[in-house]
Amino acid sequence: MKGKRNVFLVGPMGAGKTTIGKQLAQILHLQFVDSDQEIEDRTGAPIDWIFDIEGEDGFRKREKDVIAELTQKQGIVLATGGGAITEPDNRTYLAGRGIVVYLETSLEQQVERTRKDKRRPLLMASDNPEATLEELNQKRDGLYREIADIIVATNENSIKSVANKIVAQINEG
Ligand SMILES: Nc1ncnc2c1ncn2[C@@H]1O[C@H](COP(=O)(O)OP(=O)(O)OP(=O)(O)O)[C@@H](O)[C@H]1O
Ligand SMILES: O=C(O)C1=C[C@@H](O)[C@@H](O)[C@H](O)C1
Ligand SMILES: [Mg+2]
Repeated sequence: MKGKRNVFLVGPMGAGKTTIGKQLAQILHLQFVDSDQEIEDRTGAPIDWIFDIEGEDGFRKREKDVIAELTQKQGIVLATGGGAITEPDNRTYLAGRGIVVYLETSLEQQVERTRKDKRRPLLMASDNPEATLEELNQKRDGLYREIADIIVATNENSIKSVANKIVAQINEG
């Protein structure tokens, strides 16, 4: 694994970081960690509550602490939150401490996959989730690419086949 022992999944909401990350960790016999889940566990509150009470800034501070700490682990598959890469320190840690995989997805799939979930207050607050997702993609696509070692499209593929594709690309590298 290129001398690196961690795999970090980045990409937008609904790309499948959490779902594919769990599968990938099983295949690679690594521990699975999800930064959104970790933030909720540490705070003792769901993400929409954190956004309501502390605002997005409060959430990003918590996310920064969690990414700084989790990326110091060895042997993990980490599913990051869709906006984790907006913080420069997070990008530095992710790029420097593991293999970064960017999961790319069409806007249509993102809309479909994010329809029912409370972990995405940025979409819940929007009366046009598609436009919000597109706007975020425009701002963030370059940041995902900036730190990606591997880019994998998830559109047409099952969760298992995306995970297998990632493993193949890691082994090639
Ligand atoms: N390749 C795929 N094929 C079909 N469904 C998928 C695929 N990947 C993910 N999904 C489904 O899409 C939904 C969203 O996926 P997931 O929660 O893993 O996205 P995420 O990238 O972790 O998003 P977030 O950034 O909001 O945490 C889930 O219901 C999941 O089962
Ligand atoms: O794209 C984003 O900014 C977010 C994605 C989710 O994973 C969560 O981290 C949260 O809802 C914010
Ligand atoms: Mg997720």
